[in-house]
Amino acid sequence: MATILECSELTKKYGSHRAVDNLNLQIERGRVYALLGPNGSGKSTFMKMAAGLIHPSSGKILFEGESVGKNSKAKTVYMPTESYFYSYMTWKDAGHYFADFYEDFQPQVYEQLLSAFSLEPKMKISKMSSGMMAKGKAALALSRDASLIMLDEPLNGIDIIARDQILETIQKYCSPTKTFLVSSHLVDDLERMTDDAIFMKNGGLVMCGKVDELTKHHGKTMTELYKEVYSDCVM
Ligand SMILES: Nc1ncnc2c1ncn2[C@@H]1O[C@H](COP(=O)(O)OP(=O)(O)OP(=O)(O)O)[C@@H](O)[C@H]1O
Repeated sequence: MATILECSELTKKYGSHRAVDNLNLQIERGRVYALLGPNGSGKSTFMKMAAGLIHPSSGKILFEGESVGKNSKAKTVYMPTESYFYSYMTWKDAGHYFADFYEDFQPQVYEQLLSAFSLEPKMKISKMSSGMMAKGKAALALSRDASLIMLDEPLNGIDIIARDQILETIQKYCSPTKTFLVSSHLVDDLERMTDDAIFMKNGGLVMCGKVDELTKHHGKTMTELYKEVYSDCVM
């Protein structure tokens, strides 16, 4: 198994606060990872460093053995929790925007995903409900033929049917050359479709491993493990 992302003693400080604190982690190619942790545990900060959007304060983060930078950015998707569209944009405009920016953007896949998620290309994004917005953002992210696809809270605020559609789409696009890193608080949903789980707390790593091995070893479901690991956290 080849390592796609590796970090050692990775730290990101905001002032004196350590958002990511001495993180040592290896992410293998071709697997689907659940990135778990309560609010403020450092999940987004970690993904933003992997995407090259912010720089570590100390430590290393390597993509395919090289420092995160121009090369890795071209092969990495980071879908943020925030909206990043201009107010005039329709879903069609957003597709053109992505096509201009990313060589690996696949317009046909985007069209198929919009249709599967019941979104019309001519719909104005600023008028979308939060669930429609989540589906459109996922359609854009999943239309890139990238090696590392990081989805930050893709399941938040959407109904069960849309949730299943997004999870099924991730499963459909899984391949030995693609790695998914999906952050969520919805452990139940992720347990069904992820190979590995990373538990973060206070910017550090609490536990990580293959989902089937962790559940077998501890004799607990992922939800039970989650509750145990974060029993002292306010959620
Ligand atoms: N730009 C910033 N400036 C200052 N502090 C920040 C900044 N971004 C994140 N933090 C702090 O870093 C810590 C980790 O935040 P982060 O967003 O990475 O957590 P998270 O696990 O993604 O949380 P959530 O599940 O709520 O999205 C938090 O304490 C947060 O307040």
